[in-house]
Amino acid sequence: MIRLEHITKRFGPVAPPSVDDLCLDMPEGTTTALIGPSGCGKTTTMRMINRMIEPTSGRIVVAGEDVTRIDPVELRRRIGYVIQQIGLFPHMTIAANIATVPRLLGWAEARIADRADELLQLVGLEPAKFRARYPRELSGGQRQRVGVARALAADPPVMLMDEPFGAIDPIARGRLQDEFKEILKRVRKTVVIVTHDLDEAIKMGDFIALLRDGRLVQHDTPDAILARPANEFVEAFIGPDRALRRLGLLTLGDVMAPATAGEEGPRAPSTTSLRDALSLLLAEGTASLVVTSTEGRPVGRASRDDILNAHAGALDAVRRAGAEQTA
Ligand SMILES: Nc1ncnc2c1ncn2[C@@H]1O[C@H](COP(=O)(O)OP(=O)(O)OP(=O)(O)O)[C@@H](O)[C@H]1O
Repeated sequence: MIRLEHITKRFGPVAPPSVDDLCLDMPEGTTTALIGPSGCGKTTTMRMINRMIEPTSGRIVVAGEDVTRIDPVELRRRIGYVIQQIGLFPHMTIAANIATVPRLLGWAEARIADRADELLQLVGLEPAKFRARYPRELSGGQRQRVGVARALAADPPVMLMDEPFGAIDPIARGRLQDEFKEILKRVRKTVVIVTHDLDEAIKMGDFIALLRDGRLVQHDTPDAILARPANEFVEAFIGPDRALRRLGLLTLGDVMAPATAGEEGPRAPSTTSLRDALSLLLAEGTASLVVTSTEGRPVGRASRDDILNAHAGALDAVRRAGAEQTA
């Protein structure tokens, strides 16, 4: 668990606080997305967790320990860090890049090599093909995968990710987000992700912390933020298409009917969000989709009506929450 206790950061004696009396609990094994307008203090907040920035006042506790009591170098070995321009070492192979921290920790060479291969596999890069390559021989998306592998190398309990998918084109970004979510399910880390992309926060976050001018405006699950924005600022921030965004939280697996023999038509995996499924139906001009397992086996069928019914349900929930709020 990561706990921020009344954290304030001023960058100068007379500067206004960039982070202002922030209290935030991030439970173990969950992902929290820090979001808010440019300059609201997201990155500063994240960097105080691994002491790249020291708070002016307040306390940060990671796994029960006050971080100021831990040597910063030691602390950063326990906290994986992924940034947009991942800064792989250009003169080192992919395997050597991933091995940076294990090497610092003095692991045996055989163990380091095994770990690099295991992580390459985990992030979807064939070890035999990639371990001996150099960063310049990889695409942006592949480099980002290596960045994630490197951050996971010494199996740190905490991962900080600052706009990790920001530099990647939208299609590859969606895929990487999905894959990273799957990886997180398997490795169980406490993750803090900074993003300015609300859809990314909704998709990746178990919780969203929305900041404004260094202050916490709302801290809740994505669904609760969409259904019950705390005030007009949150409402404006999430925009008019709340119901459509809530649709992004449901997947084809949630609404599909069982498959019958000989299913035909466009296919989409059961993990596809209803929002993406709806746009696929519109693009294909068909009334239903064959839902498949991740291995591509047909497991069900979902019609436009199934999706629209779920959309009506989401709209209804948004309306009811709005009525409760004004009541
Ligand atoms: N080293 C610094 N010196 C002075 N001011 C700083 C420094 N770093 C950040 N700030 C200020 O602190 C505030 C918060 O910055 P921060 O980078 O945390 O915002 P952010 O929410 O991550 O923004 P963005 O989405 O644009 O990256 C901003 O007003 C910024 O100008």
